[in-house]
Amino acid sequence: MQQTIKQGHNGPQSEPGRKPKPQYQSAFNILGAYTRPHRLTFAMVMVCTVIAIACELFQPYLVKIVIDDNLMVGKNDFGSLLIICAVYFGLTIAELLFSYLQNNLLQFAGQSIVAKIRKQLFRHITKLSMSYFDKMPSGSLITHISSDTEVVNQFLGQVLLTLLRDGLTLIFILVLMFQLDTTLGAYCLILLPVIACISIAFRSFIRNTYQMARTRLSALVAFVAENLSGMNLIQAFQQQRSQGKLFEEKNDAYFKANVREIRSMVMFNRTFDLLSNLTIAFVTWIGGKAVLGETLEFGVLYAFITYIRQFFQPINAITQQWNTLQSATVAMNRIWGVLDHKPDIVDPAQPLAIDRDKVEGRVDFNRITFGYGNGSAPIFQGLDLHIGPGEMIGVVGTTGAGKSSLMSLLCRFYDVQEGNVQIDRKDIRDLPQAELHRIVGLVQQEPFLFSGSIIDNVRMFDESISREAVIEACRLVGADVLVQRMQDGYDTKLSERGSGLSAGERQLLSFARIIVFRPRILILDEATANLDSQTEQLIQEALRVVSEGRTTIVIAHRLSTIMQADRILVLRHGAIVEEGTHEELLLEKGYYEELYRHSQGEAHKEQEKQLI
Ligand SMILES: Nc1ncnc2c1ncn2[C@@H]1O[C@H](COP(=O)(O)OP(=O)(O)OP(=O)(O)O)[C@@H](O)[C@H]1O
Repeated sequence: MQQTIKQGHNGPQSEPGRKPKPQYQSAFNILGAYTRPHRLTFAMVMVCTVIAIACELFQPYLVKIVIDDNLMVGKNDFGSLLIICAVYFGLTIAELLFSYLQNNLLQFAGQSIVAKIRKQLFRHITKLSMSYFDKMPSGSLITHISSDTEVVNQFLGQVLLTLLRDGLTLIFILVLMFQLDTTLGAYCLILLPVIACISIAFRSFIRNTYQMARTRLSALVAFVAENLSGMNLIQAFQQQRSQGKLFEEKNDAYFKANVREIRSMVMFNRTFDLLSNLTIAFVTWIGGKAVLGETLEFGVLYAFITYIRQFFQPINAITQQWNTLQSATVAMNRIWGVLDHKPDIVDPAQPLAIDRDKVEGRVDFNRITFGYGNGSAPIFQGLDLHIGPGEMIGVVGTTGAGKSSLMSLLCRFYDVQEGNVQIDRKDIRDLPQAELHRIVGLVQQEPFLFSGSIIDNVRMFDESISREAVIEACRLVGADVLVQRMQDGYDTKLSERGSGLSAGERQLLSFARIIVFRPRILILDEATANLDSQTEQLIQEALRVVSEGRTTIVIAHRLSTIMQADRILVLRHGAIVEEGTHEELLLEKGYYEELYRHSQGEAHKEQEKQLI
């Protein structure tokens, strides 16, 4: 479905800070594409709505018949009176039934559409390239999946129903009024411009108060989220009181905006009530005179007054749904803005076949040029690096030298602008991404754990990996001791991001994960930075086992992790400035030797501290 809708150049934007404008046409086009498969359901909703409205509006007409044809003419025809009462009752039941059907059908179609949008959105986001996430704050994406889809849900469940039911009710009432009495009908028509003026005046006022309340709520939520994630800092720096004060300010602002919004809504509703009562008084005066002058039947006047009451209710309802209509338009365009974004990194039309079990693990960076493309200078310019199968490479360098970026290129999180990256002499852009990510395994400094059991976290919810394989991997990296201490062992449920574990413990589990997946090329990006020396020794041992027969690239600030590497590269400003074994580099007396001397000094200081 995605391909069927075209977005204009000034299409939806979701950048923060820009006040989104409703673009009705594109929003309705998008929604139209989603509703098309539910055509039949919507047609049935329409039929049910028409029947329900007809049943409702025919009731005052029946009372008019009773008054004019029976009561006023003094007929003692109890039989026809009973029939009319039975029809009235039947209409009430039919109205109930068809309203129920209409509601259920519409809700079902609406919920199915929103569930589909949510699913598509989540799937699409997981396929987007890293460059997209660099630009898009995750908070915005969460809003798209939760709040924006919820607003669309409200639109389909409430707004659409109101527009359909109340819009049709209005038309039917006008027809009935004119059918009953043209003069009184014409008088009521004069009211329409007055109603329109009041609605327009209030609409913009209500919209502003609504927007203000939503903006202040977002600010409040963002503030709470920020405080929750930085709670340790707030407590460490004793910022509870000042943060509490800031929260109070935001809370107070939201409270005021809410009160303002409610006040304007009440004001609007009461104005409408007033107008409705004034109209009834006016019609009673005009109609009453006509009844007394015997130019109008009493039943007609009764029906008229009932219809006037029913006339204001739909106008009120439609005006009240106006805000949701606008929010839904903005939300739909924003959702489409995400769905319309094509990933930068895509699989080739005809990917090269590769047998991952037969991969030797040769890696070549061939004269690559790469920059993040946001106007900044390229990080690598014509960099050449060749790594043999099974080689263990250590990478050191200054902060910002490009170590992690180089590894991101090997994982194809980004594509190079010039040159190419090859695995076993095959350009990684020609390989299917799913295969590439099974060939190249990455362990980062901040390992990520999902909510779920330890078993599932290690095997990444891949049920084809046996429980035994997971336990074996944990034993290999020494994580079994940690797991055994836990209440439910390997079935212990980890909380969000594994927050119940220390950084070192989380790292051990991510090591077990990499062992389970057995990638042919292994990248450790500062993976041992958070470990104490005892755990690091465990990891060193695990690393020795796991790197056997595998190409391993270890980025490290701690030189102890890479001293045994076959080759160490020193990266500076995106270029390899030194290269060799630990001993060779020490003899060179360059940056590496300086780094080594420094680390030795740190180690001595550490030892002295421990002695004191
Ligand atoms: N996603 C990104 N978008 C834009 N620029 C980036 C991005 N990631 C890194 N950079 C920039 O690219 C350069 C290299 O960063 P990189 O993270 O590769 O360095 P590094 O050698 O791994 O540093 P460190 O040792 O501090 O982790 C830096 O100037 C950094 O600011």
